Amino acid sequence: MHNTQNLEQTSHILHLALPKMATLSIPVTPENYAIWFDYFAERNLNLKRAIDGLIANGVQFTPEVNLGLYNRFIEEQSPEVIENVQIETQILINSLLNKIEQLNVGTESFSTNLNEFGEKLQTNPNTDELNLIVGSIIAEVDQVIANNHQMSASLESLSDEIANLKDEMENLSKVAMTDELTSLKNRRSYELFAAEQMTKFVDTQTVCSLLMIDIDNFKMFNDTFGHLIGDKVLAYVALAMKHTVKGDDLVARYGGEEFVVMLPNAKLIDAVNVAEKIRERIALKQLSIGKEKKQNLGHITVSIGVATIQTGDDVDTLLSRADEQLYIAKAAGKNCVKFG
Ligand SMILES: Nc1nc2c(ncn2[C@@H]2O[C@H](COP(=O)(O)OP(=O)(O)OP(=O)(O)O)[C@@H](O)[C@H]2O)c(=O)[nH]1
Repeated sequence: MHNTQNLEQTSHILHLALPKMATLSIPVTPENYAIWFDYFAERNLNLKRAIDGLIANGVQFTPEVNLGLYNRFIEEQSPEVIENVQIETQILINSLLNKIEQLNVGTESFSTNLNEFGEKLQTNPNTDELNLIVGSIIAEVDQVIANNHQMSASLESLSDEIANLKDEMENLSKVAMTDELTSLKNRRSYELFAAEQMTKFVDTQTVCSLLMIDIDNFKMFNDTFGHLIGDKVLAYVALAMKHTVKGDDLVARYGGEEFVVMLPNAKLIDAVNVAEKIRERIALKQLSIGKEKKQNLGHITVSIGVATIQTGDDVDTLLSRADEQLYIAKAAGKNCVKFG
């Protein structure tokens, strides 16, 4: 259970971490957020010492420095740390909503008091008593007006706070599901989506198919043109895949130069057709770089393995069948689609 102290602490940390990250120009990725959450939570003293040392020495928090901190101090705890932050933030929002409800409760005592005055009026009060009742009603009304001013100011600041927290949370969960380099969904997002499709298949026999896609000879490409151009090729392939599939389909970067495309409602034959379209589209274009596009990168090709869901499958078995087909495609000379 989370107690009030926990809520206040989380809110406090949240309001310390985000501005600090902004000041240091650190992007709010889940990994970076986990580092700075832990820093302000002071539950990892080694991490705190390391960061204080970096700040004292004027070291910039470059992506490499951030990654180093993450690998050294956080990795083992993630993604649980990130999930905890999200859960605790959600609890914080709920507690703020409760406060709003409590503010509304104030008006109840006003109506109770009015009812009491009404009852007194039925008892034929004399002038003095009448004066007292009218005086009391005026005082009550004044009090309600004062409370209302206070309440609307509190409500305004609370709703601002909730809106900010909501934005931060949405941003955090979006970032947690996105691959930074290609802007595709990331592996975690794919795994959640695939698990949903498995459940759908068990419940309603709705089929789905999976494409496992790997860029051919990417190492040679990287070695020849450098990693930065390699990154651009990843982005090009990502875009080509995205533009070939439909709205319900999920395209994700599985890792390195490997991608997955999950096609809900697609039988094997439909999935093979989509795979062929993707393969052709990527291979079609001759890529070039440089100011006048003088440096020719040639054609990029991909190999694709396709598998469709079967009874008894889980996320891993479906993936490993698609992976087997991908391996067969590579062995068959690359730039082709294999399925089974
Ligand atoms: N530029 C860039 N390269 C990456 C990234 N992730 C992985 N790589 C590179 O991708 C290459 C993958 O090489 P291999 O696994 O040997 O595969 P390959 O050269 O494509 O060979 P085949 O799959 O057999 O066609 C390695 O050189 C990795 O360094 C990335 O994010 N950016």
